[in-house]
Amino acid sequence: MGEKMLDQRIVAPGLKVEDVDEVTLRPRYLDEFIGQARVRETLALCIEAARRRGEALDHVLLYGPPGLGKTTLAHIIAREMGGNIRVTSGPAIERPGDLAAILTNLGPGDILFIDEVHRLSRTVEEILYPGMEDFALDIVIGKGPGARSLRLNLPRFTLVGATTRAGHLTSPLRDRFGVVSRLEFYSPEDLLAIVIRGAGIIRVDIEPAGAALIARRARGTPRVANRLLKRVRDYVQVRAQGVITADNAVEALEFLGIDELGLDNTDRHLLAVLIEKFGGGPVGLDTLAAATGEEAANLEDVYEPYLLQSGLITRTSRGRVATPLAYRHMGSPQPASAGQETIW
Ligand SMILES: Nc1ncnc2c1ncn2[C@@H]1O[C@H](COP(=O)(O)OP(=O)(O)OP(=O)(O)O)[C@@H](O)[C@H]1O
Repeated sequence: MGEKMLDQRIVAPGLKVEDVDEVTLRPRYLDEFIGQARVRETLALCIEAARRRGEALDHVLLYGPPGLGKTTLAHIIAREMGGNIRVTSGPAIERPGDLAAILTNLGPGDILFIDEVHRLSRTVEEILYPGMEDFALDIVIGKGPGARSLRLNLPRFTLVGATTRAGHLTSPLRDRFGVVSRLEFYSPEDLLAIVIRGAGIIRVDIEPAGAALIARRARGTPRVANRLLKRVRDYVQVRAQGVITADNAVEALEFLGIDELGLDNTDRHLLAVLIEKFGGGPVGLDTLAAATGEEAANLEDVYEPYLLQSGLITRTSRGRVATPLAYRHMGSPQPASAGQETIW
């Protein structure tokens, strides 16, 4: 059920079928990439240094919530370094042989992008360690007493790993990344620039106030900003004169069920359950998941980061708690004791 609901949500930060054309919206070079100043500066410096030395870039780990630009950055790194990119993901590499085939097909300076890198199996990870460290692949030939180990040299490549869950990475893997960068939610100003840029690419007329409105409701996430822009464009093309203004953007977003904080019905349902069923919490993740019919992992990875970021809930040692802002937003009166942790 969780997956299905997730897929239907306009504000889901993960990739959806309707995002097929997002490739055209992807910034291609580092200086087209908006926001994430620290990540950009770090990468620019490392790329420049590696280029001057004529070497492959150090392995890069990008982590943070979905839809913030990890895949985009991996492609940018490849373009800036002048290498090819090979894209795969942790769950797609099932056996050590799958990874061996990928590694032996890389050329010097190529980028290997592994999304959801925390989902690599241990046996696959073990092949990756010498690959990352010594650019070598250890292969065992034969079985039993006659087995021999053979070491193949690999070209110097750069692994770019992406994960939404840095805490789930094993420490030997994490330690082998030279550059570790965390992507943050985007500010409304950065999202405004992203919406205006996107509107130019998809050729839609937008007034600055209309763009600012979409940016404010985009949950700090470029993928959501682009998606809202396209949905608002559709609405405005059919119901208005084709130009996005603040007024028709509000109308369109309300039509889509997205409120002024960027919350949709699922978020509001979650807050309502937390407030009405559990007195504002604290309530454990699993209990909340059962009460809302969502999977605990979805709550934690997909819904919660933005609710936490916008100050609607907090996480305490005893569970999730609705904040006064959540009560105000939901129009519920806050009981004096609500959401407070009992101190024993
Ligand atoms: N800094 C940015 N400037 C402009 N557009 C951006 C930026 N970052 C991301 N985008 C847009 O958001 C879309 C989603 O980004 P991307 O696919 O790189 O996210 P991601 O973090 O890899 O997500 P996931 O982990 O879910 O794949 C991109 O296609 C691009 O259009």
